[in-house]
Amino acid sequence: MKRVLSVATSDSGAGAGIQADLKAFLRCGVYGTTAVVATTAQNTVGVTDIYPFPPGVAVGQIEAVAEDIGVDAVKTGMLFNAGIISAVAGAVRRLGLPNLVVDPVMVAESGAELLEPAAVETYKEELFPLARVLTPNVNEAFALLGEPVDEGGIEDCAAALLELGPEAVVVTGGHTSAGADLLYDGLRFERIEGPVHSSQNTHGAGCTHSSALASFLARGFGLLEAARRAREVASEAVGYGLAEIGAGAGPVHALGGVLERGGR
Ligand SMILES: Nc1ncnc2c1ncn2[C@@H]1O[C@H](COP(=O)(O)OP(=O)(O)OP(=O)(O)O)[C@@H](O)[C@H]1O
Ligand SMILES: Cc1ncc(COP(=O)(O)O)c(N)n1
Repeated sequence: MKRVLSVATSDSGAGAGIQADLKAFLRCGVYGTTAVVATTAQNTVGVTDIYPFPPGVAVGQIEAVAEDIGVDAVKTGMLFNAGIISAVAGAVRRLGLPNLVVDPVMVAESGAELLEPAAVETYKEELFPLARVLTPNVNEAFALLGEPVDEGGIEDCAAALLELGPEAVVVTGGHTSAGADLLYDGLRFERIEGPVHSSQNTHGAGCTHSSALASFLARGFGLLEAARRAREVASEAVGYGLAEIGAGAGPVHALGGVLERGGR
């Protein structure tokens, strides 16, 4: 059983964040562990409060997991501020944790800001250079570079993000007209296509994708195959998205397809 650590924030509505990550880990056949760096009071409609923990809280959890259980891959999600990002980067470096997938969560599906603006520089200087893969959505990709969103410029944007130090970039395409993800590893661009669902129930799609990607890297798949499988898992979770949960964008359902195929 491979072991994948999520370093991220709790979503009380359990559609995104740590809770979505654990569901994705189960879906992808790995043992999931968690380092909770902050907690949100959140539902499908919005985020009413964010409570960041002191950075040392993240480090203690990462060390506890690494020392006993072990880590085959790490995924980071909402890290909220510069102090937490810096502490997480320090722990990943010091413990030599492999297969780091950085999902630079900035804004919630519901519109709430999930990253303090001053923290963008810390991401670039300290965490991106350690990443095996960086997984922004298109809005995050352009925001990180301080450029206006331009669908025609996604390849250039991925190339510019690679310059910030990750080994590869996957710009997720949930918010684009074609719905394809774009993988760039410095050598070639690969469009990762697949079904596009008209569902509005996408809360947690990005968290599910980055957790699935980390899981498939932990299981030993090459980057392209892992990225293809991650899109399949995220896309299926969107397809089974739960309209009946909450009044806003419903949560994705990572296990929907598995349960249906199992006849339940
Ligand atoms: N409507 C959809 N149909 C199929 N796949 C989708 C759809 N929306 C998102 N995906 C897939 O889900 C993954 C996450 O993509 P997206 O670009 O939406 O990330 P995100 O904006 O960070 O997600 P979110 O903010 O909803 O958590 C990608 O692999 C993307 O292709
Ligand atoms: C704790 C937490 N982490 C991540 C997200 C992003 O997910 P989404 O963009 O689907 O709202 C979120 N809303 N909350």
